Amino acid sequence: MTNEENQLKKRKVVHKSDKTAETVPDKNKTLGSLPTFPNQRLWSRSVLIIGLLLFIWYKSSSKNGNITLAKQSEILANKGSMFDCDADYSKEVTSYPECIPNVCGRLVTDKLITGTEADMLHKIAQRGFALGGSDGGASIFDLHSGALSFKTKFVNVLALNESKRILSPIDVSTYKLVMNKIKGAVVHAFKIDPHSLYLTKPTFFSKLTNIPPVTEHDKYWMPHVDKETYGSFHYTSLLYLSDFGMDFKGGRLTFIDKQANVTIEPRKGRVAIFTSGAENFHFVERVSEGTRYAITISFTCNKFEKNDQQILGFNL
Ligand SMILES: O=C(O)CCC(=O)C(=O)O
Ligand SMILES: [Fe+2]
Repeated sequence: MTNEENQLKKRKVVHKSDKTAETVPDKNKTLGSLPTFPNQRLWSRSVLIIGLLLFIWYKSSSKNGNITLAKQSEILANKGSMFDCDADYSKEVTSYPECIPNVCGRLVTDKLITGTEADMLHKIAQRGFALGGSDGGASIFDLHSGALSFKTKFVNVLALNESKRILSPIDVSTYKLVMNKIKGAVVHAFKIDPHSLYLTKPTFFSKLTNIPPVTEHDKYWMPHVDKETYGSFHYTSLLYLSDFGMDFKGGRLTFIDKQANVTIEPRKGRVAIFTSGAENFHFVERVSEGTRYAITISFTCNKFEKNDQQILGFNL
């Protein structure tokens, strides 16, 4: 090997070891230069975009998602949530200081009404609906006013002779007991004075099926705020008289919240209680099979909106 060739070889070796020093991190240093890999920029951008897409998907799916507050198969003592009242609702209830909820909300209990009480009310409803019923999928029967859906209209059940067979004295006491128990639960849940709360109208049985609507009254699945729909309501309660998934399909009560829909599956004897303002915007899912029975029991803080203390001629 000539001198010149030797020099060239040495230079190559020095050059090679320099390059190695550049790419292999020095283990004696705490942080070397970051490792690189082919198409690094493409990969890191892809990871960023996928992450962003996953975040957007998570946000949108949790917004349109459904939370089940009460499953039909569960037996719940007092499950619910409390949140701020809608501003209009808060403003209105300021006229009734003893009746202002400490906070708005909704809750479900399966421990308040017994199976026997629910069965008795269910039978009252069936005897009433047997005398009429809507041509569409939603019928109502109000024991206080006597209003009963009849084809495309309403009749007063008291005008029918058979109305005498709807209630027995024991039915009347059961109805009164159930109303008082539910009123007590409202008072307790929202920490209000019982003397400032009154049963209001309409308080009515409902019978829902999948028969297509004939009049506007049959469209029970329309989202609504009870305070706006019924005027006098400050607190709404529902007592379910039949079972979701067994007696009927569909028909879940759904609250439309900002983050997700919150659903209650009806269960015989289950009571749902909620403040009637826009904080509890809700609808009933369309029934797809079977017949759903419930009673809407409503309370007001306004003593001038009290319901009648009589049901089909019996004193409560
Ligand atoms: O039956 C239900 O679950 C709810 C009924 C309802 O929204 C109402 O009566 O205003
Ligand atoms: Fe409602």
